[in-house]
Amino acid sequence: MFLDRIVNQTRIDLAQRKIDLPLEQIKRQALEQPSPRDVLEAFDPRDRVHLIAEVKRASPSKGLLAPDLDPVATAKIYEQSGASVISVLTEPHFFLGSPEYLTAIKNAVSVPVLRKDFIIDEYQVYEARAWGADMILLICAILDDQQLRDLLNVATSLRMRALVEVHSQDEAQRAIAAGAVIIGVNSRNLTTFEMNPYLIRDIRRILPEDRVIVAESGIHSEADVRRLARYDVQAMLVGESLVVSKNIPDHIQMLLRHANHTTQVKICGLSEPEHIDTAIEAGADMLGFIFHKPSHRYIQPERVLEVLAASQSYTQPRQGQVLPDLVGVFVNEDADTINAIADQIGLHYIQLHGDETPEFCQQINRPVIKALSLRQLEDLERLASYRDITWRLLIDTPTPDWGGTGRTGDWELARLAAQQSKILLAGGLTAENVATAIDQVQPWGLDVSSGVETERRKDSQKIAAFIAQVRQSEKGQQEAPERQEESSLR
Ligand SMILES: O=C(O)c1ccccc1NCC(=O)[C@H](O)[C@H](O)COP(=O)(O)O
Repeated sequence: MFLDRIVNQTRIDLAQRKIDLPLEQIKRQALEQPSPRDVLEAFDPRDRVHLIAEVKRASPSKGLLAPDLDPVATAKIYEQSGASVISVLTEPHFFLGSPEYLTAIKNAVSVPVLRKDFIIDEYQVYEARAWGADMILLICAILDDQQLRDLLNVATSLRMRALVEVHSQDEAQRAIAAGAVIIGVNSRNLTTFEMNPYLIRDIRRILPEDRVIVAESGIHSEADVRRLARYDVQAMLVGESLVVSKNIPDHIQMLLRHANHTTQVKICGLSEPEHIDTAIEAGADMLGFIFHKPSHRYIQPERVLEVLAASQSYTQPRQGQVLPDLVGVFVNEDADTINAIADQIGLHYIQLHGDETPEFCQQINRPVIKALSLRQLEDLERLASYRDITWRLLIDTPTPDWGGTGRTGDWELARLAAQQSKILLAGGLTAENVATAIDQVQPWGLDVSSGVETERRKDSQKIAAFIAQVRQSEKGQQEAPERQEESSLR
């Protein structure tokens, strides 16, 4: 097994290094170093996705990636292109890394530097500091609770930070209990090398809000990073797709732009496999199902499972295709029913579209999207009571029918709401008006139902046209950087 092999090799190498340079000497060297760079500052502001760019020549899962890579030149390009932290492999056998790379890179850049290795002994933490590292990697899978705590303590005593890496909810609980401040969720299983791009979604909701969350591995495309914006991570750790890129600055700009300046799209009121296929192919980020019985879009929970199973794009996604998240929409339903349906279908988010109070939202065991409508300026104050306890706010047109009416609301009030919170804009959106809506409101996301229907039935052409128009408008927005800065919440 790979992990056992690498840990065994690490022990052998370590025993030799301890003979060559005893612990007391490496400790002294560590303590002689100038103070480490501030890693937490590098992840500020928290509502942006920052980049940890990795220097690696090879990996056990992919073999030789970039044998001729110049570590220092590459790290400088990373920094100049917007990376907030540089990760440097120091493991020599499986990743072709080296301590010399770390020290040389530390001297060449001004951002913090992470020692990426298989750390199992305090000696390696002192070593990391002696070589210039500001941060170390601690992998839960190779450490027991006591080791994790001890190594975190050594790092803290040296004023270094640790990226504590987890691969499961269980490990995430262990990292939290050990007091990890920066938690990395690695999509790559270190035993089988299998990728689970959805791991971050499943683990994110049990991680406390005050931690810095890093998504690790398998981050290549626009769609990959648009998902990260949905899971509220503070950083992405990217190696392979950078070192193999023909144009690293362009690739970094693409990753940062799509992680921080895209508009999420929710297609709501779905009930047929063909429309789910179209929404997925067109790049929808969320699929909505209406569980409000009076609505003509009502769908029984069991039927949702059937239509998803009948959707080819959902059950057999193309290589590299990212599946949207599932949202259940409820109106004044009781919490037990909502939680039971969420578990039955595997919903990722719950949208509450009625008069639900902030206290009620807290009874839901999924992240909540609370729909609110704005009639006048004073209504903006109501948003504050929901903001901290819900995942997102959805601003919809005020109507007696709750939602899905095809009527547009007051976009000026929505614009003010978008300046305070990450909002989804809903109500009367169509392929024709959505560019103006994005431009005027600058919402975090969009929710559409009637505008992608013909005669009260979803229309594949309209779904595709809507999403294409959103992506087109985004390009215009991204090319006007001064607008991006105005809307830092997106
Ligand atoms: O769509 C419905 O029938 C519905 C019924 C009751 C509560 C909410 C409902 N829809 C919620 C949505 O998320 C809609 O997508 C949103 O209101 C926008 O609708 P539309 O104006 O039709 O685009």
